[in-house]
Amino acid sequence: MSCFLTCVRFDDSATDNNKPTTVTGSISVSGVVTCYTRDGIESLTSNFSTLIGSGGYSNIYLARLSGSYKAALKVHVSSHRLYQVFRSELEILLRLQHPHIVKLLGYFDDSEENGALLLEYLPQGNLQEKLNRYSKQVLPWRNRIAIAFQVAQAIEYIHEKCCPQIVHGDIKSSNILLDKDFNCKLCDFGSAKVGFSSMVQPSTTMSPRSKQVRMVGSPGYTDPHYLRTGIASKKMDIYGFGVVVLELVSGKDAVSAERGEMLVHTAAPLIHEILDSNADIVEEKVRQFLDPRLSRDNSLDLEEVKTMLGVAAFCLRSPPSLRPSASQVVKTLVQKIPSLSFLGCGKEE
Ligand SMILES: Nc1ncnc2c1ncn2[C@@H]1O[C@H](COP(=O)(O)OP(=O)(O)OP(=O)(O)O)[C@@H](O)[C@H]1O
Repeated sequence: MSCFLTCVRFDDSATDNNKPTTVTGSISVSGVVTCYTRDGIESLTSNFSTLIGSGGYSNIYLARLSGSYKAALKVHVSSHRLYQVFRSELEILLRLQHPHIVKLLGYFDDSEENGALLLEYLPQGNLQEKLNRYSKQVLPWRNRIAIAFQVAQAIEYIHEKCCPQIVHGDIKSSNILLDKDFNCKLCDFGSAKVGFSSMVQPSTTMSPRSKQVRMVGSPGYTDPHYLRTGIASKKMDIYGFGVVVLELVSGKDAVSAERGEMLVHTAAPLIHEILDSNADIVEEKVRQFLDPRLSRDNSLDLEEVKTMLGVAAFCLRSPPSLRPSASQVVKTLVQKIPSLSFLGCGKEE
C-alpha cells in the first residue's frame, strides 16, 4: 500500500475537437460505427417499444440489429443543451476502444437538438441494481473484485493510455454495466472532460437548476474537492472509484434510500482507522462493514476484503494529490489480490 503514498503530478493536455464524419442514411462511419436516420432508429427499436433504462439526460431502449443481436439505444432528451452533451459523449466514445468500456455501434444525429447513441447491450444491467439488497442474486466476492479491477483498468485507460486523455466525471455503480458473465463495462461519458484537468464553466444558456445538475455530479460519489472548487480532475474519478469499492464490499448504496446517509460517512471511522494506523485493522470491524450476504460465500477472503478497504481509503483521501493514480490502483490489486490471477484478470488487457 505504501506505493500509494507517492504523489503523482499531471500535465495539461490539449482538447481535440475533431468531429466525427456525419453522414445521412444507415452507413458505416470509420469502418465500425454506423450513422442511422430517424427511420433507422425507429425500426431498430420497433418504435421505441422497450425501455431498458433511464438517466438524468436520456432514455435507453432495446434495439435489435440483424438476426437476434441486441443493442441499446441511448436517446438524449431533446434540447439544445442536451444536444451538446450528446455530441460530447459521441465524440468521446468514437475515440475509445477498451474491453471494459461500453462499445459504440452507431448513432443518430439531426445536427440540431436530437441525438442517440447505439451501444452494445449489457444484459445484466448496472452494478447498482445487482448490489441492491432486493436483487434476487447475490454477487459473489470473486465477481466483485473482478469488477473493481476491470473498472480500475477502464479508468487507467481513459486517464493514461488513450490520447487525448479523458476524465469520466461521473464514476458510480449505475454507470458500470455487466455482461452475462458479470464482466463490466464503464458507460455514460456525458459528463466526461477531455484533458488532464479542466475548470467546469457552465454555459450561460443554462438555467440555475441545470447549472447545479452539471456541477454537483451524483450524490454520494462527488469528490468534496470538486464540490468546493469546480475543478474536474482525474482524482475525482479515483474518488468515485473509492465509493464504488465501498459499495462492492458493503453491498450498501452510496446514499441510503431510507436515511439519506452517505456511505462515505458510514465508512469514515473505519477508513480513518485504516489511514491512521500501521496496525492491522480489527477483523471484527471489517466483518461489521462487510455485506452480510457474503457470509456464506466460499470465495470470500478476509485479507482481500481488508486490501479492498485499504484501496478505497486511499482513493477517498484529501487533498486529491494524496490519492493513487488509476495505474497504481491496478498494480496494487494485481499484487495484493491473489484471486485475480485465478480469474485470469491479472494479465494486461
Ligand atoms: N448499453 C446498455 N446496456 C444495457 N443497459 C444500459 C446500457 N446503457 C445504459 N443502460 C441502462 O440505462 C441506465 C442509464 O444509462 P446512462 O447512465 O448512460 O444514462 P444517463 O442519462 O447518462 O444517466 P445519468 O443520470 O447517470 O447521467 C444505466 O444505469 C443502465 O441501467
